[in-house]
Amino acid sequence: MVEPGEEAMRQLFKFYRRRCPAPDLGGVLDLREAARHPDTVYRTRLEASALDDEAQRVGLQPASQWRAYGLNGYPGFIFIVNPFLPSGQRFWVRQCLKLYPRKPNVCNLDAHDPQRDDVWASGIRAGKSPREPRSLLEKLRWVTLGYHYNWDTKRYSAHHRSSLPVEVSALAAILAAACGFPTFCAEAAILNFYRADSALGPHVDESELDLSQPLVSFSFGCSAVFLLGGLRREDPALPIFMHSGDVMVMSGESRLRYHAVPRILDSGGTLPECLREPSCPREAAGGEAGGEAGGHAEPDPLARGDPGASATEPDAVSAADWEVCARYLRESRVNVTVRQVAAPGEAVPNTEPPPLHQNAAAIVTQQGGYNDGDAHNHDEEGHRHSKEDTG
Ligand SMILES: O=C(O)CCC(=O)C(=O)O
Ligand SMILES: [Fe+2]
Repeated sequence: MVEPGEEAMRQLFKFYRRRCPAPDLGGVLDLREAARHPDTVYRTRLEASALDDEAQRVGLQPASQWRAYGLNGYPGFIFIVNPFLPSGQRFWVRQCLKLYPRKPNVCNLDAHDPQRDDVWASGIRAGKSPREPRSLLEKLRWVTLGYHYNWDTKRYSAHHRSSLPVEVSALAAILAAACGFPTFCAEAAILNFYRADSALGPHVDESELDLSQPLVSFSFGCSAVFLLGGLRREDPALPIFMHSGDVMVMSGESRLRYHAVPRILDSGGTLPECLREPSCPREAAGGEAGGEAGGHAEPDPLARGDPGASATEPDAVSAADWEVCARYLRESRVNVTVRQVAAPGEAVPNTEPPPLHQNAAAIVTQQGGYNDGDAHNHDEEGHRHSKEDTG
């Protein structure tokens, strides 16, 4: 029921966000059961077979095996049902939790503690005593890579940029190329770290200068309800499950659609087997493994750009690293949304980011989206993060 004055998207957001009583998820589209929705969903062909070798290097199954879908009435929206290898999912989770929060990348913890320690080293609390403060890793809400998105100005600046990890660029390029964007050049990424109570409010991603290139988004961990809205805030939205490993590409007419993540689901029913185990036993198929006991501390040949290195190497993720990741994922979801900021030859303006103390105003209410001051609603209240937000 849409109350007068309240948009359909916001109504649906509240419905799926509700705790008591928990919402009925029967109306959420599950693209793993696409065949049950012939009116809504169609299978789409990808331009993928040439990418098989490269795909495996970044933790993907051979591209010829991916299942991709489009949605009737949503041109430019492409959903790829988890194309990752099990070891690939573990690799990406470890990258997101251990490596990407490191400086010079920017995260929500920076404003409060510019000297912040290694977020990864803070670990996960053993117990859940409310008296024990949350660790940095538990307070992590977002990380920016490449051109660092400025949450206040909602712009990217040529002056505020660090290098994008090569494996992020490679993965996004493969996914984009498969979806018909062979020239996609990853230049920025926002990583969203959702805990069980987190949400991301309705917003449009329109800060990029070149909107002809897609958003390439992938997620790991607990499943989520994703709302795919229209071009206007008041348009109705389609609720879709996003499970671990699922990829969304928003392009063309769908590039500027409103979207939101009102709910993270309980890991009980939603965390895939390959992300559950406390260590990474050798996988049955393909002879891969995520790590052996006593794995080395910094095994990042792929991140270093070593030729021939692969995310699916047996020791890509050590058992010790995986233990932290698996504990984190029990009540978390990690999303990575990769963006091309500017067209080739187009200059990103040199606007210095404002001093951090000006950012306090960015914590606002649930009303709104990227374009009116809200957007990355991410905490228990559904509020948007600002640079100063420790979650
Ligand atoms: O978490 C998601 O699936 C969506 C993230 C998103 O919309 C964004 O980062 O702009
Ligand atoms: Fe978004």
